[in-house]
Amino acid sequence: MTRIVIIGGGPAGYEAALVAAQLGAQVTVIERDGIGGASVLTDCVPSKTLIAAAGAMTSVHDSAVLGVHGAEPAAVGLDLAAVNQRVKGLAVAQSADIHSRLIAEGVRIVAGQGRLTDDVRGLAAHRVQVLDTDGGVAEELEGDVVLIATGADPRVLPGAEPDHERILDWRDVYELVAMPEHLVVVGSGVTGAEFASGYLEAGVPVTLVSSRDRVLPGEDSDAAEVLEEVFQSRGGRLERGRAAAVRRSEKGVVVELTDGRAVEGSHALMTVGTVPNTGGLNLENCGVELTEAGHVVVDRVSRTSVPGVYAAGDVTGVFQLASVAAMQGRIAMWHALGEAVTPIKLKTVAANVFTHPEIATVGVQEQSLPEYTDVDVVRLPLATNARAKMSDLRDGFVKLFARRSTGVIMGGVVVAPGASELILPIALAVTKGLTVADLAQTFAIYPSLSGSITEAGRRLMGADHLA
Ligand SMILES: Cc1cc2nc3c(=O)[nH]c(=O)nc-3n(C[C@H](O)[C@H](O)[C@H](O)COP(=O)(O)OP(=O)(O)OC[C@H]3O[C@@H](n4cnc5c(N)ncnc54)[C@H](O)[C@@H]3O)c2cc1C
Ligand SMILES: NC(=O)c1ccc[n+]([C@@H]2O[C@H](COP(=O)([O-])OP(=O)(O)OC[C@H]3O[C@@H](n4cnc5c(N)ncnc54)[C@H](O)[C@@H]3O)[C@@H](O)[C@H]2O)c1
Repeated sequence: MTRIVIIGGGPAGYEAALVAAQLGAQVTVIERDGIGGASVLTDCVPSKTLIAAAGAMTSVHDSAVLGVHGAEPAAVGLDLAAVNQRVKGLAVAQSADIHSRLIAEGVRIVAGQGRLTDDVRGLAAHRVQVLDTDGGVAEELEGDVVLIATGADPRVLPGAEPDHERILDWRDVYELVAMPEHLVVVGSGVTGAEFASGYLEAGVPVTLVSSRDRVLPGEDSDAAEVLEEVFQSRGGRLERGRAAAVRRSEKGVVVELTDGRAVEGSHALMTVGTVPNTGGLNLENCGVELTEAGHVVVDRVSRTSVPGVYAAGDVTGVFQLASVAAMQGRIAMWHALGEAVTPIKLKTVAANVFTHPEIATVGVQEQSLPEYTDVDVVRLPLATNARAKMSDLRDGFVKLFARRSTGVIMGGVVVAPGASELILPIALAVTKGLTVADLAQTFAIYPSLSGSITEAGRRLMGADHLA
């Protein structure tokens, strides 16, 4: 029986464990905090639960225009302590569900800190130590295959170290029992944009410090523009600048910018990126190649530079999404256990930014358009969609990229409330190589927001350059 040792029990680790157990391997997962990983316990699941509560506030506020009375902002509020209690309870419950599923599938779970301890390179089996909380060796394991799935932690900006009371990272916010009087979010990547949007929806005055020309530098620029407009129209403040340091003041915090300006608030939330959890794993001594930033170098079937050692998820820095982590983990096990496997296809990954409105993307995006010579683009504003009008949705659009010569759909963007659900037909089209005609000839419900997606397909049919 093949012995698999997995270090880290997040989506990369637990999904790999499920596949390996299904294929009859003997599987051990070493996890230091809790099964489900940061994804379930502190990052993805908690933030989306908080955002769901904040989004409900927006729905209530925005209902006035539909004729609903009694929804004035002053009359509606969030009980943050109750929301955070719910967030933490839900995360723990989700972790317990995954834990039970692993046990039911015959996976052994060991609590502790794992580290690779191969003292000779090139052996067929690898050695892994489990350290207890005091750093003592609690157990030594041998695995024919080892999967490194240790995730990533918040990056700490020197001079802005979280004190976990007023200067926070995103894992601290669920301990807040009262709404911040004024939250300064530092960093406008996906994490910063989501928290800034979420707390603003929850009724907190928010300033977002963005070191780039626009928020969400990695996303579609039209989408980022819509987000900035909506954020500011709802009272959010955007401050262009780079944080040099954050310090406590009498009233709260001061964020000092590199150009000498300062932004004051009651709390600062640091969202300046992540660092991979490779420290203490002894990887380099065992011959596992790391990038300069500390990520484990992997190929498209999750192999590292050491035969029999695989890596998956945020620790690889490939595409920091729970869905990608899980797929990398499964692929590693299929490959290691001799199943037919398709290398990961990053161009088919769908991603969503859970702001208001949401931004969902898949496939080729505007940044990579210069690489292609024959791409047609259509952008349909939601404002003209009948269903959007009924709900008074004015901000957002559907964008489609298709190959001019063949009509094959290469990518898309949806900016709308619920974009995370709406992107699926475009993701399916990109994955399966469907054409704009396929999309155009699909019946969409009338009236529906998805009608704008099939309409975008029809618009691009008109651009048939072979006709
Ligand atoms: C605020 C936030 C929101 C996010 N929202 C989304 C979202 O909505 N959708 C999405 O797809 N992605 C989201 N992500 C990204 C997503 O959380 C990550 O891509 C995902 O968690 C990666 O999974 P992983 O298994 O690689 O790592 P993790 O989930 O980080 O799990 C790794 C686990 O390994 C453990 N570990 C580390 N070192 C050791 C060791 N030496 N021994 C034993 N255990 C160890 C850690 O304790 C952790 O439990 C979000 C990220 C952040 C920061
Ligand atoms: N919905 C989701 O799927 C979701 C949600 C959150 C995070 N994630 C993923 O997690 C990963 C990490 O995202 P992230 O947003 O935490 O990190 P990031 O690295 O993507 O963004 C950090 C931002 O902080 C800025 N920054 C750095 N130093 C700064 C300073 N001194 N002052 C001001 N700004 C500064 C950077 O320019 C950057 O824009 C990403 O891959 C992201 O896609 C996904």
